[in-house]
Amino acid sequence: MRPDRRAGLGQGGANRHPGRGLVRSRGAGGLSGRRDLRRRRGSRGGAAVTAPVLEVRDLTVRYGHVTALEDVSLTVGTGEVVAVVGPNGAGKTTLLRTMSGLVKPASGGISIAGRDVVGLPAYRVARAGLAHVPEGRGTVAPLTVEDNLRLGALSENTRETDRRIAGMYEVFPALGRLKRRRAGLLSGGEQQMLVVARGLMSQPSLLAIDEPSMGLAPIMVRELVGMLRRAAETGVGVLIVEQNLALATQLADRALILVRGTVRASGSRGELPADLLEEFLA
Ligand SMILES: Nc1ncnc2c1ncn2[C@@H]1O[C@H](COP(=O)(O)OP(=O)(O)OP(=O)(O)O)[C@@H](O)[C@H]1O
Repeated sequence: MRPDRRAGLGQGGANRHPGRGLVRSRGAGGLSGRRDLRRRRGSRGGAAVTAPVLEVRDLTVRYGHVTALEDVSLTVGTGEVVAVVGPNGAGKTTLLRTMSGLVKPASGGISIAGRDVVGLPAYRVARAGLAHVPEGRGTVAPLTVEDNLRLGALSENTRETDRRIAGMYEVFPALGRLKRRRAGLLSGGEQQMLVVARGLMSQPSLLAIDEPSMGLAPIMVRELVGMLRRAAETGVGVLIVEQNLALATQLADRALILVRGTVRASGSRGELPADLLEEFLA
């Protein structure tokens, strides 16, 4: 286990499955962030180097006198899944809300797809390449599955949106079968799949999800692992914040343990044995 911050450089899962799934169905519109990343890939000692899709540097966030995050640093690479694990009040939601531009940090930096986003309003952070799926899912209940997906496209171009929807049905065939069903009638797991797909509709560089396993039965948690892996295989970086250790360690390439606003440990599945994680979360 590596002690503390600068949790890896996110090269491990970079671009392992180019050309698969969504990538195949992409039109001219929304891939610019990722194309830029590929252009920036260079050579360091002969190995391919990919710029991270997320870089958080020494981030400190305060709510009045409460310090919610202190000097937190992390990276997520292209196609990599990183989990931030921590008990209640650790600062997990604050991290996502700060990345999204909903909370202003006291200090530190956040780059998405190489662009500094601190100080930008949430809609511009979304355009820079972040899709934030907040806790509680938030589908639009009276709309069909397909119309919920349409909302996520952030695009006026109907043909392009239709292409992306078709790509989603390739990656998540269950959504294709449910496309005319109202979102409010879906099960918890189906809704979770819908919000993940809706996040991907904007063709983000990074999908950030708050507590994706909340309220899901164990069998649906297993489904969720597969679903988020498929999302990563499309080339998107995935950041999840979780209290569910089993999910975090199964799913993520790397996990960070956040306790009272600071990163206590980080590492890959093998480097973070469950009993040690339990100790941090006790
Ligand atoms: N708007 C706010 N004003 C004041 N304090 C806040 C605010 N939001 C969060 N906090 C405090 O900041 C700390 C981090 O909260 P945060 O919600 O980010 O933690 P969390 O890890 O997401 O917790 P949980 O798993 O319970 O959702 C907590 O001490 C919390 O009480």
